Amino acid sequence: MASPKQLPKTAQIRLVSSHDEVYEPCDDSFALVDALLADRTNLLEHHPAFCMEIGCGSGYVITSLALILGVEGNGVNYIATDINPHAVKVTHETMEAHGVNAELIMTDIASGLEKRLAGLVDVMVVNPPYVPTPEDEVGSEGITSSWAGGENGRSVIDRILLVADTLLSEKGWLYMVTLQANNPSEICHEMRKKGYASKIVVQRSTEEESLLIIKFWRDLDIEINGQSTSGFMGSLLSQIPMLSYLSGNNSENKC
Ligand SMILES: C[S@@+](CC[C@H](N)C(=O)[O-])C[C@H]1O[C@@H](n2cnc3c(N)ncnc32)[C@H](O)[C@@H]1O
Repeated sequence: MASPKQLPKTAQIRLVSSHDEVYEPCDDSFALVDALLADRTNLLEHHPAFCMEIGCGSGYVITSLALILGVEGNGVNYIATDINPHAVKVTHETMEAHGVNAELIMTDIASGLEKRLAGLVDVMVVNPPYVPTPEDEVGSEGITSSWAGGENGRSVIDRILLVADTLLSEKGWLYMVTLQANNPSEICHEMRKKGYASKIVVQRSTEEESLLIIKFWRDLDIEINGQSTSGFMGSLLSQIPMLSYLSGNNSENKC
């Protein structure tokens, strides 16, 4: 595992192949990796066993995550999916070039994996198709499916959030790119109803869009259906500084 003093060389990621129909890393991909770098100390202390990317594109983000966590000998399992078969191939080549082993699957979100991965994913990263478009562009063939997000850009996002709730482990973290147009506060509100706290890790405005990278984690003190989920675990967490951060007591940048 990389020592916290050694900075991972995510800027040196080599994309050894490309394809006209595969999303090239862009401001949103860079903002997501910057969020992972900003949270690097917590990620290293988190010791994830399973990391997953939904919509891996070129593989830039999941390879960066692997470099942040330290590629060699840390026993982390990486899984990435994309609906675009060319993206799966390019991701395979990117990860292989950096010595990262991963299971790469062409599928819609995580279709066919829910049973096997339920409750196992400790870190999930997602840069979804978030651009508001006509609904019939969502999931269309080729590069359009990289950005076409349907009404308010939420069609794929909302489906991913449902799947994330199934796949994330008890200590699971989700980092997701959103746009102001996606109504991120409503997303956080919906996730809160499922028991997740959230915070904005990176906020960035480009000429074209206003991006937010939001981190979600299960908050044992949040009431779901009027019932607190904390009990014994909640009182235990409040006594441990690192875990009480996870329990949502850190109100900085709350979404
Ligand atoms: C904005 S691109 C992000 C690519 C890459 N993660 C990055 O940040 O550079 C969105 C990716 O999600 C994939 N995608 C779109 N809809 C999907 C779905 N329903 N299931 C899985 N992947 C999907 C696209 O093919 C594309 O590769």
